Amino acid sequence: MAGLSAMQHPYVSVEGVTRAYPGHVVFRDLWFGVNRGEFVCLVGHSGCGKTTVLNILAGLDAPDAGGVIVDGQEIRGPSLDRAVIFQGHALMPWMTAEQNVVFALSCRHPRWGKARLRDAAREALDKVGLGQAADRRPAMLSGGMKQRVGIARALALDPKMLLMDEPFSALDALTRSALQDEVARLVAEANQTAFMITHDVDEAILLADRILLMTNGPDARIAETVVNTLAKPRNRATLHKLPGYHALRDHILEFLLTRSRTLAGTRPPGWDPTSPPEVRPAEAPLPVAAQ
Ligand SMILES: Nc1ncnc2c1ncn2[C@@H]1O[C@H](COP(=O)(O)OP(=O)(O)OP(=O)(O)O)[C@@H](O)[C@H]1O
Repeated sequence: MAGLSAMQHPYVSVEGVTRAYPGHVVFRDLWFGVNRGEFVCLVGHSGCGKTTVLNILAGLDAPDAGGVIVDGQEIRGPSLDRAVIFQGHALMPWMTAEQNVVFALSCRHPRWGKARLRDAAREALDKVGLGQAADRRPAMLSGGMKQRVGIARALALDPKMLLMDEPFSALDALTRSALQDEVARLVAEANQTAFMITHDVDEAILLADRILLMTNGPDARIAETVVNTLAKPRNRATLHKLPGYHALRDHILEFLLTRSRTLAGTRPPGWDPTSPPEVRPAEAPLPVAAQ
């Protein structure tokens, strides 16, 4: 793979990844890293290839060029090291919440006995506030509760990387913001490395350490990495009061409204795909006297 040795390897390293279908290059030559314990969001318009990127990270799809290295190993297919939380909850309907988590855990830890699996599943469900509902099947749970089971199941696996494809988009606004706060807390507690796709700018600002901005497709690219310097911990109710929040939000919205389109299919002179520009819109400009 070209450029591999030249790049300093972060925990997750996406290196020169291209995906094309006949007559249609979805994206070309994507390079980005995710450090251990870092939360990275990918933002872009519908069709630019976000789910395809996530599927490649999950090992559910393969790039046409380039590759992905996780913890020093190139990924070759799906693995429980990379747990995915989908938009729909993807629970097995005939199993209770607890059995759903136990099933995933038993794949991860085939030598564990029943009691140990059950205890670990209960602990995971307790963490997402579902201890009382462990014996209910998905049909007896609300949408938010089902998504909580999916979160518990993914985190119980203690994956190297947590992958989330718009995990809250099917939920009502109140449930969504409660779950966003919860995921922020759980991911921080576990120092979990996470990668998430979202259309919701505030969700990205709440959760991400860095936000990758993708141009419109076809032939999409990562135009910019936005470093989220807002203080942590953050929560949805007070996010908009943090200094720098408005500058950060405006920057991302401006990209989505204008530059994602005007930059589509272009490669500016001197463009280096291995290191898209990094910006910190939330950092206050230095006072003139201090510059
Ligand atoms: N199996 C396939 N065959 C041909 N084209 C495909 C296939 N899967 C995806 N595509 C195309 O790849 C492009 C990227 O799709 P993808 O689902 O990754 O986009 P996205 O950014 O996640 O969109 P959304 O935000 O709407 O979910 C789209 O133009 C889509 O039509």
